[in-house]
Amino acid sequence: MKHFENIIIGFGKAGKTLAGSLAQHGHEVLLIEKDEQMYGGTCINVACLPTKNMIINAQRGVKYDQAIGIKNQLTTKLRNKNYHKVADLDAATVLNADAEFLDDQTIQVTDDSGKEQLTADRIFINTGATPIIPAIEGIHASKHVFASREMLDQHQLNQKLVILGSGPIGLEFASMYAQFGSQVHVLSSGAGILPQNEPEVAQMALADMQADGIDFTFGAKLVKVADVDQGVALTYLKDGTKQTIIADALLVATGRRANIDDLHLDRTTIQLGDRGEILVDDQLKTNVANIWALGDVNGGPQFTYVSLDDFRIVNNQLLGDQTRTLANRPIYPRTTFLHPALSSIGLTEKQAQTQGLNYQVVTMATAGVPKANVIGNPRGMYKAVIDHDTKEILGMTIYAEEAYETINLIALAMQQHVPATVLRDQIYSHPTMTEALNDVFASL
Ligand SMILES: Cc1cc2nc3c(=O)[nH]c(=O)nc-3n(C[C@H](O)[C@H](O)[C@H](O)COP(=O)(O)OP(=O)(O)OC[C@H]3O[C@@H](n4cnc5c(N)ncnc54)[C@H](O)[C@@H]3O)c2cc1C
Ligand SMILES: NC(=O)c1ccc[n+]([C@@H]2O[C@H](COP(=O)([O-])OP(=O)(O)OC[C@H]3O[C@@H](n4cnc5c(N)ncnc54)[C@H](O)[C@@H]3O)[C@@H](O)[C@H]2O)c1
Repeated sequence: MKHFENIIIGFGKAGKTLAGSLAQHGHEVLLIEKDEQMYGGTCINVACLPTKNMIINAQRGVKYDQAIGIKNQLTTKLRNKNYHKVADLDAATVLNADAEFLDDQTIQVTDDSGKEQLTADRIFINTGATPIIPAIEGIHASKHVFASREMLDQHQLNQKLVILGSGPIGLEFASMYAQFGSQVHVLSSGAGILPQNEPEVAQMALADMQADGIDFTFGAKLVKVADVDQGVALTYLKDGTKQTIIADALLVATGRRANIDDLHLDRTTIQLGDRGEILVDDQLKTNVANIWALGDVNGGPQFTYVSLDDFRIVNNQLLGDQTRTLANRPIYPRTTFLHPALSSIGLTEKQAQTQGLNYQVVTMATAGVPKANVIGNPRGMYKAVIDHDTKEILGMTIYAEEAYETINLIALAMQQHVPATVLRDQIYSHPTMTEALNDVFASL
């Protein structure tokens, strides 16, 4: 049985970054990835980067089939680069194999050459998440039902696309496909979109997507999927009435759960939560000594930058001063890449009110920002919740071009307790979207 100093299962953001760091510090690492097409993980191959590349190209008016080609070139380049970033390090080895546990200490890997048992001083699980496919009659039998990864492999544009779910995946794909020219209909069991954001801003984004031709049916329950000559027939219940729509394809975007499918954790004493996630403490240790879980698989917020921060916590434990934990993780934003993007951080007005805080609210229309007009997309608004006494930002929602950049400046200000009045008085280069902050905070 081969023994390693460190075994990492999964080539995700946390895993690959930890592999690089450990190997650069001279520690032996075996990184196991089951899918050669996933070297570098979900984000670069089938999620964040290909979708944002496709979204940008849709906004630029690039045709769908060309955009797919550009996306494939990008992911091939990134995958190769990511592979070599780990595999070329003297102390690191990348193994293309399926990993499973035989017990708390032993991992079995399976590849074309057979099976092998391995042990390690330390094991890190970074196996990501997998789509949740709801139990709906006919959903598994249909040839026209896809999750996001398979959808990104479709070489021809689906002219009529139904999307189940109105979370970030559902909305980003809806916005992107509508811009490529598809007729998009979103079916959601929810009551509206982006529930974690300021409701009037979410409402504005919804109205903009509807103006772009996207249909939404909320409170819908898909009950039957059946392939027909023209594509797929989707029968759903809305207010007790059954309706059927015919589409070329159904994208299922109803959430993602921890990917522990192949790991056989039932043979270990590793504890799971009720969503199937691997339970970890504040330092991302499982209940079994010397086994950690990082990224989506530990049930935390599903973002690449959170997986990267999981790496920081573990790296700091192993090679640093052991001060980093989940409890002192810096505040961070979230962005849904619509047209324009919608970014938010911290508290909404309602949350500040519920907490009994002494706050004030400032709002501004994006149309007042010169750069938004230069870009040609003045849709959107800014809303911030400010501590009345200290003028620190308690929360902010930005629905505007380049919101995903401006929100990072807000995150820094919040983390470092820089009052909004400082951002108000800052001299920004011009014309930029960040200079909007001069005006958003002008009334403070
Ligand atoms: C369509 C889409 C768009 C997204 N957009 C964004 C975005 O814009 N911004 C953002 O921050 N986040 C986004 N996310 C979320 C983000 O992709 C994930 O949070 C992130 O990739 C999780 O990374 P990870 O480190 O947990 O592992 P992953 O990158 O998921 O890596 C896990 C790896 O483990 C491998 N693996 C699994 N089981 C085994 C096994 N038994 N043996 C060996 N290998 C195994 C898998 O093949 C995979 O390569 C998006 C997600 C999706 C689906
Ligand atoms: N820009 C980004 O940062 C970005 C982009 C895409 C994905 N992601 C990450 O990926 C994760 C998964 O995204 P997601 O959109 O699949 O999940 P989600 O859990 O965020 O949203 C799921 C949506 O599906 C709806 N839904 C659930 N079951 C349903 C059913 N049976 N019928 C109809 N509607 C149903 C829910 O009401 C919700 O609107 C997110 O948590 C997010 O962190 C991030």
